[in-house]
Amino acid sequence: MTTIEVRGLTKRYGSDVVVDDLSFSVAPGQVTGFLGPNGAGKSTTMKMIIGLAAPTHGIVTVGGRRYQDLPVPLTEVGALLDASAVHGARTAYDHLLALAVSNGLPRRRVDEVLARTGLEGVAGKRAGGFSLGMRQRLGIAATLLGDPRALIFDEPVNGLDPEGIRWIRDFMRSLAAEGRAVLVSSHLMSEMAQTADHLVVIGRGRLIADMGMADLMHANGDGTVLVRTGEPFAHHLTAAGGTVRDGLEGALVVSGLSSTEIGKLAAYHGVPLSELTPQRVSLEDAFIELTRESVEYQGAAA
Ligand SMILES: Nc1ncnc2c1ncn2[C@@H]1O[C@H](COP(=O)(O)OP(=O)(O)OP(=O)(O)O)[C@@H](O)[C@H]1O
Repeated sequence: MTTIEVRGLTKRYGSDVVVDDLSFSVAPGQVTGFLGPNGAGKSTTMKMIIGLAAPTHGIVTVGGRRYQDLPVPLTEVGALLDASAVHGARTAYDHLLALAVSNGLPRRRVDEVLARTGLEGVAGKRAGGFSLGMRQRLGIAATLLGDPRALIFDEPVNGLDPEGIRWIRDFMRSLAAEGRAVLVSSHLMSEMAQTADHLVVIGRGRLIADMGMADLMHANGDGTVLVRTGEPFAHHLTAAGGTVRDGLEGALVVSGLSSTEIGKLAAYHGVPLSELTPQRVSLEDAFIELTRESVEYQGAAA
């Protein structure tokens, strides 16, 4: 069962179409990375999912219902869009208690989410004095108050140190492992590589890719092998079912055969190899390739 459904979503600001006929699903039990260059429309889409912006066209449902039709929204979907939106003079405990009470949630949830996010020790401290990492934890604690099945985080690791980034990544994964649907936005593919199971990539408000992480790697050239030899070898590779194209400096770029198969083939024909390297496309390269057009368009328009 899909938890968040986005169908034909469009948002116009004046004559600007910032989200353009976007459709995708966020499934339970996995982290869906929501990627796009700056200004692609990620935050606007997230705002529409939780009813903070009204779609010009299209529909978003959470657990089959529109946000405005959810009796207690916090129990269906938790969202962290801006971690700085905390009353600085309040303690972490009071901030969460105010949210719990105004949403009709039991007070015990406050202690539970403080424990879950490792904030018990600072519950009585004013949030205004928190580091960015602590503030993110507090924001995440708030999203969990209603124990929702769906969670949305907008650029949660922005500005964090490596330890903070690691903590957030592990936390996202643990939420998905509990069967929740987790949507996390970022403009950096490398951040998603270790977190997301599935990717939704947008550019200029439009869907560019909607696929599993492994499929994305594959679609962008993962699985080729770089081969170097001074001897004629391409015909043997082709005869064995491989596809060969010329790489840089006389190298052969082979697809359709594994490096093990190529090594055995070379040994069989007595062809000495000076290089045999499986190629892994970096996710960052794949992302830049996918979004190139939308970034160029923005550059030209600016
Ligand atoms: N309230 C608004 N009024 C007019 N334009 C807006 C409004 N909110 C966003 N935009 C524009 O919509 C476009 C998409 O913005 P959005 O913040 O959704 O992108 P994003 O993918 O989240 O980017 P970033 O990673 O930079 O936050 C931008 O060009 C932005 O200037």
